Amino acid sequence: MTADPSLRTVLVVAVALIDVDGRVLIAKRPEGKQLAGLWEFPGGKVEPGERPEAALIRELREELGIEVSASCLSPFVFASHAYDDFHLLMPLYLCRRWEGTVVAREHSALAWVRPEKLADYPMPPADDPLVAWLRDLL
Ligand SMILES: Nc1nc2c([nH]c(=O)n2[C@@H]2O[C@H](COP(=O)(O)OP(=O)(O)OP(=O)(O)O)[C@@H](O)[C@H]2O)c(=O)[nH]1
Ligand SMILES: [Mg+2]
Repeated sequence: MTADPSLRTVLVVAVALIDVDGRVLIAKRPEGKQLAGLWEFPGGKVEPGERPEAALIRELREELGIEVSASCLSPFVFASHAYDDFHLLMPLYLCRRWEGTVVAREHSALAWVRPEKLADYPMPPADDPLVAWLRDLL
């Protein structure tokens, strides 16, 4: 029996960084990438053999230039979403402490947004339930 490659599950870790005013950081995906122009939570794919928290710490360094420690990452909710070509499994962590100032190293823009305003920003379909949880629980 051969597995259907379209059913592959991709593990992506993402974070809602929350500032002292309770706003959440979202980042705009650059042109040339899948889902370009949509806003997303910073993060990325977990590499083979990599721990999820280590992957997120690496992605935050690469994408935003900040340092986060694993103890500051709180598991929150996750997305499980069927895209046409893969299944996305994406835990979303909360983080209120980091070192450094965020800079858009790989995104075209950054925005600090109140949870109730997140719905005004176009995001990938997988993110809709996450936005609802942030709005209701933060
Ligand atoms: N980081 C992130 N990825 C998301 C979100 N929602 C969502 O559907 N995804 C999907 O998760 C997948 C992996 O995300 P990514 O493009 O950030 O991966 P990455 O940082 O490792 O980038 P790369 O593969 O170009 O090196 C993409 O297909 C992306 O569309 C989200 O809120 N944040
Ligand atoms: Mg990424």
